[in-house]
Amino acid sequence: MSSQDQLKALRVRIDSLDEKLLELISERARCAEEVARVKMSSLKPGESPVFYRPEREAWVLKHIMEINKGPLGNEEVARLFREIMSSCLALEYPLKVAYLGPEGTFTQAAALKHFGHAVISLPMAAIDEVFREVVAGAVNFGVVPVENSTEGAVNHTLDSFLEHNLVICGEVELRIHHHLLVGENTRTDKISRIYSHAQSLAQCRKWLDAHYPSVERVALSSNADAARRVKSEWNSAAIAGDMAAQLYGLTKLAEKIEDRPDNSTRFLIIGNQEVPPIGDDKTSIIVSMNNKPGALHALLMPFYENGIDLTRIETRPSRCGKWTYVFFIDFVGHCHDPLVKSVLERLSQEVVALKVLGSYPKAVL
Ligand SMILES: C=C(O[C@@H]1C=C(C(=O)O)C=C[C@H]1O)C(=O)O
Repeated sequence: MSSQDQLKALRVRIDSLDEKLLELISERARCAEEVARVKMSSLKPGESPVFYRPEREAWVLKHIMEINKGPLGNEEVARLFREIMSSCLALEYPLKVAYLGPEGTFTQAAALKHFGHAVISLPMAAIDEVFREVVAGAVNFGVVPVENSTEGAVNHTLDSFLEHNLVICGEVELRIHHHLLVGENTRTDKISRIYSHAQSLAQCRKWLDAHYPSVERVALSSNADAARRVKSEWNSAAIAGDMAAQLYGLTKLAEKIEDRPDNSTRFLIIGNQEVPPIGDDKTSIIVSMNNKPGALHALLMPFYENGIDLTRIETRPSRCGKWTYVFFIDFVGHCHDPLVKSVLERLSQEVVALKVLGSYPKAVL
């Protein structure tokens, strides 16, 4: 058989597989519609339906990755199923998700990575606004950055948890690649200003010192904002990611200029709904305590004694009294696990206040 004939035969096979795939996806979507009907019909008076189930979605993705035999990689198949689920859920109920904007930020990329592209995503001007939109019920969930592997904590997010009573329903991790971007009005040998978010400037500090040591660095509220600005301005450049570059049609002068190749940011999904365990969960708590000798030791001891893996501990001013602090602690396990329950009970006897911010599935993608 000639290679032309081989190609023709293979394409006929692909067409027929696509038709079967479409049938299966449609059947799955009809199932999701049926799930919505069952959820609605089993409501008790005054109860509102819970359409989005993060623990179920995390389980579906993990399961797909476990049974995947290739040739597509686990991340790739999970991404495809992420989008199928996103579309199925949108049939049940289109989710509204607020994120730290403007359009083109890494937080938007994180929101779409977590929820898929079938949600209604709404940009907010500040982290606090994301929290307030969720509290007000104007959106179902919010997405905010919480820590970067190079630059550390995003303090605005931690402080917002002290002010608002919201639940952490999930986490997303995103590899952060920064590029040096210019618009068509900029002569590349005449760059006099580089705009970006302060965190992004810091993540590219060494590269900037080596390549643009004497160019002014200007911190703006987001790197998407920086990209928007250089689109029309003369002789300025922005540091931003792929989404912002595409959105504003900018040219990449230099790619992947972050100082650390593993530069990643972790984002949190905030909402009002507690998430049941899937067996691979994390919990976030806030603890405040009196400053006395051995206080931190007493705080950490129960985790150590019960073999609970602390993934993060962060200190912030408590905002009620000078030199008093609160600790943000993340650890592996769910607050319904008996072991975690007993540790939290013991901790509550040692500390002034303890608040569970939420237990949620570990990031799958
Ligand atoms: C179908 C359901 O509703 C939603 C859609 C899901 C899906 O498409 O698999 C999974 C969980 C929910 O977010 C369900 O609860 O099972």
